[in-house]
Amino acid sequence: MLRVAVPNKGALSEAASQMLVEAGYRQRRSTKDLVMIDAENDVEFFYLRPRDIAVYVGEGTLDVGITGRDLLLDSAAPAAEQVGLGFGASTFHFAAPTGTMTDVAQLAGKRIATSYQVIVESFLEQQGIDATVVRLDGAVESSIRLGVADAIADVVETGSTLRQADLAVFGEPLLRSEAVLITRADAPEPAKYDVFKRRLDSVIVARTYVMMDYDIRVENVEAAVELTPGIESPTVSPLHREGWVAVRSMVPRDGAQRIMDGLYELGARGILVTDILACRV
Ligand SMILES: Nc1ncnc2c1ncn2[C@@H]1O[C@H](COP(=O)(O)OP(=O)(O)OP(=O)(O)O)[C@@H](O)[C@H]1O
Ligand SMILES: O=P(O)(O)OC[C@H]1O[C@H](OP(=O)(O)OP(=O)(O)O)[C@H](O)[C@@H]1O
Ligand SMILES: [Mg+2]
Repeated sequence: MLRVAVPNKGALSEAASQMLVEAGYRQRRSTKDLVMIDAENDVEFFYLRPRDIAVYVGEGTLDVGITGRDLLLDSAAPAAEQVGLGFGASTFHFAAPTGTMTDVAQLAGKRIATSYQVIVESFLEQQGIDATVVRLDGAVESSIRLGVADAIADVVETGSTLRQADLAVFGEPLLRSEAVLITRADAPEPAKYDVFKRRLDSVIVARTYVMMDYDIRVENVEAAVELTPGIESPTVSPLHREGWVAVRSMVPRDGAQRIMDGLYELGARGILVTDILACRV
């Protein structure tokens, strides 16, 4: 059985389970459940703190894990990112009381509170900045007001937590994170990993693309398929109406409206967009 680690709580938990459901796996019924066996698919799911997941996978006790890229890097565990999963996006920034700092060089000699000690210390070392890292478990935005730090380094998503604490980011982001699939570094691929990976890849494709259908005059097909090249190649089928064909192609969800405008200009009609429920490409 493939042994898979899934976040049990926090920002990644629900979206990770949702993705696994879309990939056809059974998920736990209660948020209290620690383990869930999907015997039909030969996979065992372990619900763990996302921060610990890279440790289990790095040790080889579990085969695969879903965690945050930032948590993977901060763990320094021998686990490797296989693919970004397209949810749980965040950036990791330095922040300080609004108007006080504009450059990371100003961190020299200062105290920086963070839950991501390894990431911050390795950044400071790289930049040759001598500062003290104060390791906290969470709510680091309060640390400056409470007098234990001069600046913080934390996950920023909407920025509303920072604003509430009268803090502002400065400098370039240290990293951009999202949920990632990880396996043990420098180890052979786990048995049955290929099917699991293919299923998650397919969910990513089904979420990123939509199916587009349209009718168009034969002489305009070449120009139209340039707008809708698809993943392999568009399907072009004859229509009962003389001189017209039907085209079916996968297009990126993000650009779908623009593509429809372009197709309409080319004379395409009956342009329809539908969600892809599941796929293998
Ligand atoms: N708004 C957000 N807040 C915190 N983490 C986020 C957010 N959006 C995405 N993430 C990602 O979630 C992961 C943090 O997981 P964690 O379990 O610590 O979440 P959490 O929401 O902070 O949970 P908790 O506060 O219960 O510890 C990181 O990879 C982080 O980049
Ligand atoms: O930019 P925002 O959308 O405001 O999100 C980022 C905030 O959310 C997280 O905190 P969380 O609620 O997980 O509390 P914690 O700091 O105690 O983990 C994170 O640590 C930031 O504080
Ligand atoms: Mg948190």
